[in-house]
Amino acid sequence: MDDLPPRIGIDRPGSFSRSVFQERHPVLIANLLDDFPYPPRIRARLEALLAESRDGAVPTAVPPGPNAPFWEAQIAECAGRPWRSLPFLWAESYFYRRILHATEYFAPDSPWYGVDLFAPQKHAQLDGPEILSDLDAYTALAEREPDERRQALLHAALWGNQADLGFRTISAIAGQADVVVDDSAAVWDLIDGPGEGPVIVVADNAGREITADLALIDAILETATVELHLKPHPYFVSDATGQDVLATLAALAANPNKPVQALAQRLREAIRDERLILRTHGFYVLPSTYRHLPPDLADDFRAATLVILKGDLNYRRLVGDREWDATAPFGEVVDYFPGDVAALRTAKSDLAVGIPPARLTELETGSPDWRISGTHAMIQVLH
Ligand SMILES: O=P(O)(O)OC[C@@]1(O)O[C@H](CO)[C@@H](O)[C@@H]1O
Repeated sequence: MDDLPPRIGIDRPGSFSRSVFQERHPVLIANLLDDFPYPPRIRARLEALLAESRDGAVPTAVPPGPNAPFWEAQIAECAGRPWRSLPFLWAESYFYRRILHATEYFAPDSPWYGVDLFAPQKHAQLDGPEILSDLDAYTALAEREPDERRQALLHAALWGNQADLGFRTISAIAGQADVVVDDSAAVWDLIDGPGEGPVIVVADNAGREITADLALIDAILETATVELHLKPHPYFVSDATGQDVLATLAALAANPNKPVQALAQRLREAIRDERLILRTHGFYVLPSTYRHLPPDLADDFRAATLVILKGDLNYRRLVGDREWDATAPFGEVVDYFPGDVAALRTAKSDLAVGIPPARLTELETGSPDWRISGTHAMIQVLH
């Protein structure tokens, strides 16, 4: 597909994307100021960043850190532009890069160097009652037939995507309404098919989501090897890093349920034997879409049995954060992808494709906020 619709921006009053900057980010910054005893210089930078991102322009300084050439080129293009004229995806990714700069995450001489600024929020979820009840439900799954069990694990990983702490800064999610498109059968056909490469799971959030993802991965490991792709540093509040996976494995091992302890044990062994490989890539923290994959990642995706992309942000990067007609066929929109790909996401932004027209009419009339409420989910597959 060559003719792409316009990019989603953050300039339209009343739009969801604008509300992220005007309503969600002030809460996000307030949470950070609450969670950490930051000294005045860091507090001042965070407050200035918030004001700049709401009403100001992009400065010429390139925020330090990895992917430097990418950001140098991008800033050369965008410096001086008002934030409100930027594409949504770019502006958010840049905002998180600037937060890391403001909190000295990349400054080797600072005592704040490498401190995960979102760790208190992630740990609160990992230690919370919801994961314990998820793991009780996992334990009960042992009684089910194998096919029913793994389908339940796929859906748990899908709905696990509701557990996005960026989203939860100002919205509580009211239940699980509907899986709007459910290509689960195609997911299992590909996993069980003749493909010899690994199944690549591109993770999204820590906490409840990565817990459910790890349970799904354990089921996939029965027939395939798996690569779990993680963020190289904190991003979009709760995105999972290697540290988060280790913390999750420790929480699983400490759970009172024996099947959960056994799950932790199997996963640890799989990591040791490299049947489960943990990986990361600088691309995962950039505003570029999957249309512009770096060649090494494109090669890995091409060789994979299936690439499972988790979450809303990965969906935005896969489809392109643009004003798509929601009935545009998923397969046509993402036909550029180098391999077989499945997107598992709860809808938390304006974007959607691949919705049958009659279903779309029903959704727009019956649940007008279905695109952003997190109550509607989709499993869409290109193969
Ligand atoms: O990728 P995730 O965790 O499912 O969602 C990320 C997200 O919360 O971030 C954006 C707003 O900050 C939204 O587009 C989206 O809902």
